[in-house]
Amino acid sequence: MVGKILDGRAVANKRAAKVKETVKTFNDKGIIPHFCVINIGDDPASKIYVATKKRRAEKLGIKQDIYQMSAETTESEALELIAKLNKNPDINGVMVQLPVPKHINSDHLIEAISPEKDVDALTSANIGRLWQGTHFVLPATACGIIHLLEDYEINVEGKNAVIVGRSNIVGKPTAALLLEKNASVTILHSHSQNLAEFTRKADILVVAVGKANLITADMVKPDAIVIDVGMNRVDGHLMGDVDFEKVKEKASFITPVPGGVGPLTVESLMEQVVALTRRQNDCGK
Ligand SMILES: Nc1nc2c(c(=O)[nH]1)N[C@@H](CN(C=O)c1ccc(C(=O)N[C@@H](CCC(=O)O)C(=O)O)cc1)CN2
Repeated sequence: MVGKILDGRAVANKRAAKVKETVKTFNDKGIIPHFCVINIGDDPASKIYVATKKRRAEKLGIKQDIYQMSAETTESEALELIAKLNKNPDINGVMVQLPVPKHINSDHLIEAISPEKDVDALTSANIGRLWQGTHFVLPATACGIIHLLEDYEINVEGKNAVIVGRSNIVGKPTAALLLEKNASVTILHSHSQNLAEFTRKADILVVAVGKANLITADMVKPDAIVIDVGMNRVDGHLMGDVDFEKVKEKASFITPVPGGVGPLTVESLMEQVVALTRRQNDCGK
Protein backbone atom coordinates (compact mmCIF):
# COMPACT_ATOMS: atom_id res chain seq x y z
CA MET A 1 0.00 0.00 0.00
CA VAL A 2 1.20 3.51 -0.77
CA GLY A 3 0.50 5.85 2.13
CA LYS A 4 -1.94 8.68 1.76
CA ILE A 5 -0.32 12.01 2.59
CA LEU A 6 -1.72 13.78 5.63
CA ASP A 7 -1.71 17.33 4.31
CA GLY A 8 -1.09 19.54 7.34
CA ARG A 9 -1.08 22.74 5.30
CA ALA A 10 -4.55 22.06 3.90
CA VAL A 11 -5.96 21.19 7.32
CA ALA A 12 -4.34 24.27 8.87
CA ASN A 13 -5.82 26.53 6.17
CA LYS A 14 -9.26 25.01 6.60
CA ARG A 15 -9.16 25.57 10.35
CA ALA A 16 -7.73 29.07 9.94
CA ALA A 17 -10.82 30.16 8.01
CA LYS A 18 -12.94 29.28 11.05
CA VAL A 19 -10.53 30.99 13.46
CA LYS A 20 -10.72 34.16 11.35
CA GLU A 21 -14.51 34.14 11.65
CA THR A 22 -14.28 33.72 15.42
CA VAL A 23 -11.77 36.55 15.70
CA LYS A 24 -14.20 38.77 13.74
CA THR A 25 -16.95 38.06 16.26
CA PHE A 26 -14.54 39.05 19.04
CA ASN A 27 -13.60 42.24 17.17
CA ASP A 28 -17.30 43.13 16.93
CA LYS A 29 -17.30 43.15 20.73
CA GLY A 30 -14.17 45.33 20.81
CA ILE A 31 -11.89 42.43 21.71
CA ILE A 32 -8.62 41.79 19.84
CA PRO A 33 -6.84 38.52 20.78
CA HIS A 34 -3.28 39.41 21.68
CA PHE A 35 -0.28 37.23 22.49
CA CYS A 36 3.45 37.71 23.09
CA VAL A 37 6.37 35.52 22.10
CA ILE A 38 9.64 35.91 24.00
CA ASN A 39 12.53 34.72 21.86
CA ILE A 40 15.92 34.74 23.58
CA GLY A 41 19.11 34.37 21.55
CA ASP A 42 19.91 33.66 17.93
CA ASP A 43 18.67 30.15 17.19
CA PRO A 44 18.09 30.32 13.40
CA ALA A 45 15.16 27.86 13.40
CA SER A 46 13.43 29.78 16.21
CA LYS A 47 13.65 32.96 14.17
CA ILE A 48 11.86 31.21 11.29
CA TYR A 49 9.15 29.82 13.58
CA VAL A 50 8.58 33.14 15.33
CA ALA A 51 8.28 34.92 11.98
CA THR A 52 5.78 32.26 10.83
CA LYS A 53 3.68 32.83 13.95
CA LYS A 54 3.72 36.58 13.36
CA ARG A 55 2.58 36.19 9.73
CA ARG A 56 -0.15 33.74 10.65
CA ALA A 57 -1.44 35.93 13.47
CA GLU A 58 -1.57 38.98 11.18
CA LYS A 59 -3.62 37.04 8.62
CA LEU A 60 -6.15 36.08 11.27
CA GLY A 61 -6.49 39.51 12.90
CA ILE A 62 -4.66 38.40 16.05
CA LYS A 63 -2.30 40.92 17.61
CA GLN A 64 1.17 39.71 18.54
CA ASP A 65 4.29 41.20 20.04
CA ILE A 66 7.64 39.53 19.51
CA TYR A 67 10.16 40.25 22.27
CA GLN A 68 13.50 39.44 20.68
CA MET A 69 16.06 39.38 23.53
CA SER A 70 19.80 39.03 23.14
CA ALA A 71 21.66 35.77 23.85
CA GLU A 72 23.19 37.50 26.89
CA THR A 73 19.82 38.16 28.52
CA THR A 74 19.83 36.98 32.15
CA GLU A 75 17.15 34.76 33.64
CA SER A 76 16.03 37.59 35.94
CA GLU A 77 15.65 39.99 33.02
CA ALA A 78 13.44 37.47 31.24
CA LEU A 79 11.46 36.84 34.45
CA GLU A 80 10.94 40.58 34.83
CA LEU A 81 9.48 40.77 31.32
CA ILE A 82 7.17 37.81 32.01
CA ALA A 83 5.93 39.44 35.24
CA LYS A 84 5.16 42.63 33.29
CA LEU A 85 3.26 40.73 30.57
CA ASN A 86 1.33 38.72 33.18
CA LYS A 87 0.08 41.98 34.69
CA ASN A 88 -0.94 43.60 31.40
CA PRO A 89 -4.73 43.09 31.00
CA ASP A 90 -4.51 43.71 27.23
CA ILE A 91 -2.41 40.56 26.73
CA ASN A 92 -4.17 37.19 26.53
CA GLY A 93 -1.25 34.84 25.91
CA VAL A 94 2.46 34.66 26.72
CA MET A 95 5.01 32.10 25.55
CA VAL A 96 8.76 31.57 25.62
CA GLN A 97 10.10 30.24 22.33
CA LEU A 98 12.21 27.13 22.95
CA PRO A 99 15.09 26.46 23.12
CA VAL A 100 16.54 29.24 25.28
CA PRO A 101 20.31 29.77 25.76
CA LYS A 102 21.95 27.24 28.10
CA HIS A 103 22.55 29.68 30.97
CA ILE A 104 18.78 30.11 31.36
CA ASN A 105 16.54 27.45 32.90
CA SER A 106 13.52 27.30 30.61
CA ASP A 107 11.41 25.67 33.36
CA HIS A 108 11.86 28.75 35.54
CA LEU A 109 10.60 31.01 32.76
CA ILE A 110 7.68 28.77 31.82
CA GLU A 111 6.58 28.38 35.43
CA ALA A 112 6.57 32.17 35.85
CA ILE A 113 3.89 32.55 33.15
CA SER A 114 0.40 32.96 34.56
CA PRO A 115 -1.45 29.67 33.83
CA GLU A 116 -4.35 31.79 32.52
CA LYS A 117 -2.02 33.25 29.87
CA ASP A 118 0.07 30.13 29.29
CA VAL A 119 -0.68 29.80 25.58
CA ASP A 120 1.81 26.89 25.22
CA ALA A 121 0.11 25.01 28.11
CA LEU A 122 3.48 24.13 29.59
CA THR A 123 3.10 25.37 33.18
CA SER A 124 2.73 22.61 35.75
CA ALA A 125 -0.85 23.75 36.43
CA ASN A 126 -1.82 23.28 32.79
CA ILE A 127 0.11 20.02 32.43
CA GLY A 128 -1.87 18.77 35.45
CA ARG A 129 -5.13 19.84 33.81
CA LEU A 130 -4.09 18.10 30.59
CA TRP A 131 -3.63 14.74 32.33
CA GLN A 132 -6.81 15.26 34.36
CA GLY A 133 -8.80 16.01 31.22
CA THR A 134 -9.83 19.47 32.54
CA HIS A 135 -7.66 21.51 30.15
CA PHE A 136 -8.65 24.89 28.75
CA VAL A 137 -5.46 25.31 26.70
CA LEU A 138 -3.28 22.72 24.94
CA PRO A 139 0.32 22.44 23.71
CA ALA A 140 0.16 23.45 20.05
CA THR A 141 1.92 20.51 18.38
CA ALA A 142 0.04 17.82 20.30
CA CYS A 143 -3.23 19.61 19.61
CA GLY A 144 -2.28 19.92 15.92
CA ILE A 145 -1.63 16.17 15.67
CA ILE A 146 -5.09 15.44 17.07
CA HIS A 147 -6.69 17.93 14.66
CA LEU A 148 -4.91 16.26 11.75
CA LEU A 149 -6.14 12.80 12.78
CA GLU A 150 -9.66 14.14 13.29
CA ASP A 151 -9.72 15.87 9.91
CA TYR A 152 -8.87 12.59 8.17
CA GLU A 153 -11.44 10.80 10.36
CA ILE A 154 -8.81 8.50 11.84
CA ASN A 155 -10.26 6.88 14.93
CA VAL A 156 -7.58 6.09 17.52
CA GLU A 157 -9.79 4.31 20.04
CA GLY A 158 -8.32 0.96 21.05
CA LYS A 159 -5.35 1.43 18.69
CA ASN A 160 -1.73 0.90 19.69
CA ALA A 161 -0.16 4.36 19.67
CA VAL A 162 3.62 4.44 20.03
CA ILE A 163 5.30 7.79 20.60
CA VAL A 164 9.04 8.07 20.12
CA GLY A 165 10.27 11.04 22.19
CA ARG A 166 9.21 12.24 25.62
CA SER A 167 9.56 16.00 25.42
CA ASN A 168 7.22 18.28 27.35
CA ILE A 169 6.22 20.11 24.17
CA VAL A 170 5.41 17.07 21.99
CA GLY A 171 5.83 13.51 23.31
CA LYS A 172 4.17 13.74 26.71
CA PRO A 173 1.19 15.94 25.75
CA THR A 174 0.55 13.87 22.61
CA ALA A 175 0.48 10.76 24.83
CA ALA A 176 -2.04 12.44 27.14
CA LEU A 177 -4.33 13.45 24.27
CA LEU A 178 -4.19 10.03 22.58
CA LEU A 179 -4.94 8.43 25.94
CA GLU A 180 -7.90 10.79 26.36
CA LYS A 181 -9.13 9.43 23.02
CA ASN A 182 -8.80 5.87 24.33
CA ALA A 183 -5.70 4.76 22.46
CA SER A 184 -3.27 2.37 24.20
CA VAL A 185 -0.18 4.50 24.51
CA THR A 186 3.52 3.61 24.78
CA ILE A 187 6.24 6.26 25.04
CA LEU A 188 9.77 5.39 23.89
CA HIS A 189 12.85 7.49 24.63
CA SER A 190 16.64 7.53 24.47
CA HIS A 191 16.94 4.78 27.11
CA SER A 192 14.38 2.48 25.49
CA GLN A 193 15.78 -0.81 24.28
CA ASN A 194 14.73 -2.58 21.08
CA LEU A 195 12.93 0.41 19.62
CA ALA A 196 11.85 -1.54 16.52
CA GLU A 197 10.16 -4.21 18.63
CA PHE A 198 7.72 -1.54 19.85
CA THR A 199 7.42 0.56 16.69
CA ARG A 200 6.51 -2.53 14.62
CA LYS A 201 3.43 -2.98 16.83
CA ALA A 202 2.26 0.61 16.37
CA ASP A 203 -1.02 1.28 14.58
CA ILE A 204 -0.21 4.94 15.10
CA LEU A 205 3.44 5.94 15.23
CA VAL A 206 4.36 9.47 16.34
CA VAL A 207 8.03 10.36 16.07
CA ALA A 208 9.46 13.48 17.73
CA VAL A 209 13.15 12.96 18.34
CA GLY A 210 15.13 15.22 16.01
CA LYS A 211 17.18 12.56 14.24
CA ALA A 212 16.90 12.24 10.48
CA ASN A 213 15.97 8.75 9.18
CA LEU A 214 15.65 7.31 12.69
CA ILE A 215 12.57 5.37 11.57
CA THR A 216 13.18 3.08 8.61
CA ALA A 217 10.60 1.02 6.72
CA ASP A 218 11.48 -2.23 8.53
CA MET A 219 10.48 -0.55 11.83
CA VAL A 220 6.95 0.20 10.67
CA LYS A 221 3.87 -2.03 10.75
CA PRO A 222 2.13 -2.42 7.37
CA ASP A 223 -0.74 0.12 7.07
CA ALA A 224 0.39 2.10 10.11
CA ILE A 225 -0.41 5.80 10.48
CA VAL A 226 2.90 7.63 10.73
CA ILE A 227 3.15 11.15 12.18
CA ASP A 228 6.58 12.69 11.77
CA VAL A 229 7.26 15.67 14.05
CA GLY A 230 11.02 15.79 13.38
CA MET A 231 12.59 18.95 11.91
CA ASN A 232 16.14 18.23 10.78
CA ARG A 233 18.15 20.44 8.45
CA VAL A 234 20.45 18.15 6.49
CA ASP A 235 22.63 19.64 3.71
CA GLY A 236 20.28 22.59 3.48
CA HIS A 237 17.18 20.36 3.26
CA LEU A 238 14.47 20.09 5.86
CA MET A 239 13.59 16.50 6.71
CA GLY A 240 11.77 14.64 9.44
CA ASP A 241 12.76 11.68 11.62
CA VAL A 242 11.18 9.14 9.25
CA ASP A 243 12.60 7.78 6.00
CA PHE A 244 9.62 9.25 4.16
CA GLU A 245 10.18 7.77 0.69
CA LYS A 246 10.41 4.17 1.89
CA VAL A 247 7.96 4.36 4.78
CA LYS A 248 5.24 5.92 2.61
CA GLU A 249 5.17 2.67 0.60
CA LYS A 250 4.22 0.78 3.74
CA ALA A 251 2.05 3.16 5.78
CA SER A 252 -1.66 3.83 5.25
CA PHE A 253 -1.21 7.51 6.12
CA ILE A 254 1.94 9.57 6.58
CA THR A 255 2.83 13.22 7.25
CA PRO A 256 5.45 14.89 5.06
CA VAL A 257 8.12 17.26 6.39
CA PRO A 258 7.67 20.09 5.59
CA GLY A 259 3.91 20.45 5.21
CA GLY A 260 2.74 17.99 7.85
CA VAL A 261 2.63 18.72 11.57
CA GLY A 262 4.56 22.06 11.36
CA PRO A 263 1.77 24.19 9.85
CA LEU A 264 -0.69 22.71 12.35
CA THR A 265 1.59 23.70 15.25
CA VAL A 266 1.28 27.33 14.22
CA GLU A 267 -2.43 27.06 13.50
CA SER A 268 -3.14 25.36 16.83
CA LEU A 269 -1.23 28.05 18.66
CA MET A 270 -3.59 30.63 17.15
CA GLU A 271 -6.53 28.54 18.35
CA GLN A 272 -5.05 28.54 21.86
CA VAL A 273 -4.76 32.34 21.78
CA VAL A 274 -8.43 32.49 20.82
CA ALA A 275 -9.38 30.01 23.57
CA LEU A 276 -7.57 32.05 26.24
CA THR A 277 -9.10 35.28 24.94
CA ARG A 278 -12.56 33.76 25.12
CA ARG A 279 -11.97 32.50 28.64
CA GLN A 280 -10.59 35.83 29.86
CA ASN A 281 -13.44 37.82 28.33
CA ASP A 282 -16.20 35.33 28.95
CA CYS A 283 -17.39 35.67 25.32
CA GLY A 284 -19.28 32.38 25.07
CA LYS A 285 -18.67 29.42 22.75
N1 LIG B 1 7.54 27.45 23.20
C1 LIG B 1 7.60 26.60 22.16
N2 LIG B 1 8.76 26.42 21.52
C2 LIG B 1 8.81 25.55 20.47
C3 LIG B 1 7.64 24.89 20.03
C4 LIG B 1 6.43 25.10 20.74
O1 LIG B 1 5.37 24.50 20.44
N3 LIG B 1 6.46 25.97 21.80
N4 LIG B 1 7.68 24.08 18.90
C5 LIG B 1 8.84 24.07 18.06
C6 LIG B 1 8.89 25.12 17.00
N5 LIG B 1 7.62 25.57 16.41
C7 LIG B 1 6.84 26.37 17.12
O2 LIG B 1 7.20 27.11 17.99
C8 LIG B 1 7.35 25.32 15.03
C9 LIG B 1 7.84 24.23 14.37
C10 LIG B 1 7.62 24.05 13.00
C11 LIG B 1 6.89 24.99 12.29
C12 LIG B 1 6.65 24.89 10.82
O3 LIG B 1 5.84 25.62 10.29
N6 LIG B 1 7.39 24.03 10.10
C13 LIG B 1 7.31 23.98 8.65
C14 LIG B 1 8.71 24.13 8.08
C15 LIG B 1 9.31 25.46 8.41
C16 LIG B 1 10.78 25.55 7.98
O4 LIG B 1 11.01 25.74 6.81
O5 LIG B 1 11.63 25.44 8.85
C17 LIG B 1 6.74 22.65 8.19
O6 LIG B 1 6.92 21.63 8.90
O7 LIG B 1 6.13 22.62 7.14
C18 LIG B 1 6.40 26.08 12.95
C19 LIG B 1 6.63 26.25 14.30
C20 LIG B 1 10.11 24.27 18.89
N7 LIG B 1 9.97 25.32 19.83
